[in-house]
Amino acid sequence: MQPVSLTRFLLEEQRAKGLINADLRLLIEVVSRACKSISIAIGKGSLGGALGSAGSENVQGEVQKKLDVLSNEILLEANEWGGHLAALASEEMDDPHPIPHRYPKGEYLLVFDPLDGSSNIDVNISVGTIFSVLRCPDGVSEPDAQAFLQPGAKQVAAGYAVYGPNTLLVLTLGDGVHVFTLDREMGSFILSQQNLRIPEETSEFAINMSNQRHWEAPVQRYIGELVAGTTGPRARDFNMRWVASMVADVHRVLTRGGIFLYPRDTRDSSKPGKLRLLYEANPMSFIVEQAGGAASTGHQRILDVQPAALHERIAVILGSKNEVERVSEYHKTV
Ligand SMILES: O=P(O)(O)OC[C@H]1O[C@](O)(COP(=O)(O)O)[C@@H](O)[C@@H]1O
Ligand SMILES: [Mg+2]
Ligand SMILES: [Mg+2]
Repeated sequence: MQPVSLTRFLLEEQRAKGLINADLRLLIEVVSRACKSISIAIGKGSLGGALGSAGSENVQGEVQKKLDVLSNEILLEANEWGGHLAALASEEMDDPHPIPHRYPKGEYLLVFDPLDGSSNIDVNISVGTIFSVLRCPDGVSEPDAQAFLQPGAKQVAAGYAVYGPNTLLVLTLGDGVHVFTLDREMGSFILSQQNLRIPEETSEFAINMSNQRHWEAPVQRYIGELVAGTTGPRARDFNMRWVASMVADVHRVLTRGGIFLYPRDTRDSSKPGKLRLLYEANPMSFIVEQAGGAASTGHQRILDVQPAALHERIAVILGSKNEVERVSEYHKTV
């Protein structure tokens, strides 16, 4: 069978299924090309001179790596001139970036985490890019942060790239989850898995155990039961993995089942979780739901949360449905 490139896949989604319009197709193409460039920059490692700290901080007070800044610039430049956007926003920029005037005005808003898991970059562990596409609200000609404050259920597309042993692009247009592998020789993303489904049964969990003393009671109970293994109420052993790159951890969960938690904890009441709602939690939750899983804060479906700020943080519990439902139940009872 002929390999199906991302370009051909998107054309079919547009022409045969009528699922997307030409603008959204081109927008996804532009983002995928930017991910290819980021993959090349990462692949060069120290030879490209892009490892290490950039010596600056982002709006959230996090030290930026050179590759955080470079990945942001790559996405910005690609979309500024090639995209079909009204504005874009990023983890690495305080405010949204309007797209220079063109007529007609772009229909979409793009929000991204240009380099996810960047603490792993200097130790050669998988990192990624996460993105989410929203519609620009009607009547808004110059979108500011307010235009981006839409619940995740309104996303029209979301995806992530994992820069690991392979570079993968995982995409949803609201009609299942599809995986594309970068053919490095050809320079194109090739469809490698259609309609990815999260396995329902799981014996793996992902959480940063070093935060255990800060967790709230429902998460203490849930993880405690998993760790108790055959001697506990679950009566079987569970395994734990934590890459500390959300893309890599969530990709593993999507592929072989499991649950990923970055829960709210008791350290700092101004930070209800570590991960960002608009460009980490929402796109990943959309993908996970489209693959048959679930995503919750513990109290609420993530995709129903009304954002209050562009860089808002939130608790994230996502993965195999039964496990996420169990943790949510514990939030009602503990
Ligand atoms: O170091 P910790 O606390 O385990 O946090 C790991 C989490 O932080 C993140 O690295 C945050 O993402 P950024 O690198 O984009 O800031 C996630 O990818 C990951 O799940
Ligand atoms: Mg991130
Ligand atoms: Mg990042």
